[in-house]
Amino acid sequence: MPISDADMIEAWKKVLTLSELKSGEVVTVLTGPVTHPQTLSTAMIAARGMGAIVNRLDLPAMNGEASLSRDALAFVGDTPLTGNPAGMAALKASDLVLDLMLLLFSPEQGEILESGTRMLLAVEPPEVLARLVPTMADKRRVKAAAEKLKAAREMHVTSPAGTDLRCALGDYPLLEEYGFVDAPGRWDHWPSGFLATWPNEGRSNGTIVIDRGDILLPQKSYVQDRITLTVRDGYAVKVEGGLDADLLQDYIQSFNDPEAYAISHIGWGLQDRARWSVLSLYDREQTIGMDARAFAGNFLFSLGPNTEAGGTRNTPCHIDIPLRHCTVRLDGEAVTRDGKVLDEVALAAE
Ligand SMILES: O=c1ccc(O)c[nH]1
Repeated sequence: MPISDADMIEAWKKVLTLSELKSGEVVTVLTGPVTHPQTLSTAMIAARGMGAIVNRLDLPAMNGEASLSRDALAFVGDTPLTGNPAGMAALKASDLVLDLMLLLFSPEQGEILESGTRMLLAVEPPEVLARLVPTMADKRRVKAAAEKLKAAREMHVTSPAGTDLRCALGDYPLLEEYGFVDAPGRWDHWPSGFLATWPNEGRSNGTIVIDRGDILLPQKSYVQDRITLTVRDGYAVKVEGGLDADLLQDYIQSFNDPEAYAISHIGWGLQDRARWSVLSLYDREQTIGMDARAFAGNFLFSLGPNTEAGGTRNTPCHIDIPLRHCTVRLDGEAVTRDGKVLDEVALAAE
């Protein structure tokens, strides 16, 4: 259902307030050809209404001729900011960038954040943004889980379908996504509510079973028949199953890049207001599937790059795969069991 401009302006004001936007700060709204007009107009009204100096930087599309998918997350790496000093100067000179085009996983994004600019990604449809406006309770839950993940040296994931994966941890930072950017140099994604990190290079081993009903992104499909990945020394060395496995294999093979089979970020969903079933209610082109990435209790793993974590594995192929019914253990302590989050963080709504 659509959302009114008035309600969307209120949603932006909540998120910008949580992002500690102050009067007089410089906000640059980054847009591209698929930026949603209502998201853009209400963002600029809300930021202006809070006393910010508001710019807009509109950039052309890229990679259309290279990517098999139109989903902006499917093909990552070079962006319209690559080799664009004028665009980079504007964004590095801003206090806050509202990314309505999707820069995720680009070296340029890291460079902008290092300048102290904070950046909030927001490309889901307006009604999804409004339904999943973040709260301080979301931040508390992610931060509490992050304390455990920070200290962990091994993640062990199992499931009744047969997943049994062990990943060594500690070499890479955490990806804490709670939906607002309340510190200089912070990046986040509205909507979100999940926690992840990257396994130490070459130190993921075991089996991942993508079971019936688990989700492939950017395919935006619920798997019908099981796909079994054999993981050895950080790479999916075997992809077995039926039609879904063949479709996944055909897509990954199109990149002709062994790095596309590498295990990328691994973590779990912490957003109770996101739902596993939402993806079934949207056309592929309408959403990048953040409900699927964030629904509480999922085990979310991904294949492909780790450059945004400071790694050297740079491949344009990026696939996110949230699984249901998994048990995630950190150094033996379960943080989810059979697809349910185990935490004592009070979830009292704000
Ligand atoms: O917010 C996101 C979206 C995709 C992804 O792979 C990580 N974080």
